[in-house]
Amino acid sequence: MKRIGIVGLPNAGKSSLFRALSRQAAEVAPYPFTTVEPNVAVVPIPDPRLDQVARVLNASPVVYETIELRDIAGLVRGAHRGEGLGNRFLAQIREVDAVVVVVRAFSAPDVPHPDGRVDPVADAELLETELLFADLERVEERLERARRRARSLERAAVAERDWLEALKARLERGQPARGLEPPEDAPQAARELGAITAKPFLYVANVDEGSALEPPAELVAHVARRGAHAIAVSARLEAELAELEPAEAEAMRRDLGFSEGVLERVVGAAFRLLGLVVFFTAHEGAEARAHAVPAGTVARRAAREVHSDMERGFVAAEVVAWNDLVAAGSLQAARERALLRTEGRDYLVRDGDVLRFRFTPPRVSAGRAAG
Ligand SMILES: Nc1ncnc2c1ncn2[C@@H]1O[C@H](COP(=O)(O)OP(=O)(O)OP(=O)(O)O)[C@@H](O)[C@H]1O
Ligand SMILES: [Mg+2]
Repeated sequence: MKRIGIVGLPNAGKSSLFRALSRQAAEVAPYPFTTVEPNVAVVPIPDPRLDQVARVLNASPVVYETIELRDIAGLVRGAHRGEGLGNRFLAQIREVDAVVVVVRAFSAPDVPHPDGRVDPVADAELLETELLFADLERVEERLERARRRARSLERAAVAERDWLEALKARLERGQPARGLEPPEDAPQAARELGAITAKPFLYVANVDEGSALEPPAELVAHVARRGAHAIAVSARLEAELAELEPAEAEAMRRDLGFSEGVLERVVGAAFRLLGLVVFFTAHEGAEARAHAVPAGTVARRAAREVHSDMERGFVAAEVVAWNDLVAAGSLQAARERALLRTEGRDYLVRDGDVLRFRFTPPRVSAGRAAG
């Protein structure tokens, strides 16, 4: 399960977004530092494709993929020096797989802004600066050790030192760690460093109710320069919708002209940033389940998501695209139309594939068989 951390300046609307995504209560208030301990929720990601696959195959229950969401305390200028809730908050960000940066683009005069203005790009820059500084401090700490170790001229130590030097220069130029490949001779160096700015960032512009669901153009330009992505959400409205009965929320959403739920939009964007694809498994009378795996996962490795025995004893995978299966109306019909294929261990799993694994079950040892 992937972890997604929601960060931003105080009052940017982080807890509102968290509520909207998790349908879970989180204190929302128009004063800064409402959130101190992170709110954490494990959220199922509804996937209409899986619903349809389950219907065609008579599979139930339907088990969606989940993510862990963390609503982290507001960050202020100087956080990397421990201002505000700086250190604690930075440690929480280090643990997530992807960072959702909420920037204020709503006006609401009753909600104070820490700097008394609404300027999404300035907020994004302030936040990035803090995160860059936090990474820079860690790089400098590790660099001292790495320089000492590199005196041995041992290959991995030298590679790590050189990589840290390059990273330091990069961060000092104001560029995120993202984009600098880990050193070949010290592949663990990046993981050990755990740079925050190496993680994928999704920027969410929190816009006024009723305004177009588009991030401000200057923010789009800003994030493009950082290899990140931006979307727009009206977090207070979405938090309110999350409290309605699903059918009522759906009707409201239609009236508002929203095509997709906020969860699908945010998680969809985050999954694309994380380079994940989703495949499905489903059997008649048994569960239908979604599995998120890194793009580039081969069939044999995907089998492990269901059971390690299926990976070990992998024989083949039967594959059909979810929409082909739904259009055909049954597995049999899909097979007759040659939409169902048999693929080998190295088949690259695609987003939306329905997979069935054929495998040789492990032999039960004589002792256990007797018992
Ligand atoms: N799009 C919006 N339009 C108007 N008001 C909003 C919008 N989004 C959030 N708010 C309001 O802004 C205030 C702050 O929101 P919220 O508590 O979610 O922020 P936060 O980032 O979690 O703050 P903190 O850092 O203090 O935890 C709340 O009063 C909320 O209702
Ligand atoms: Mg909050």
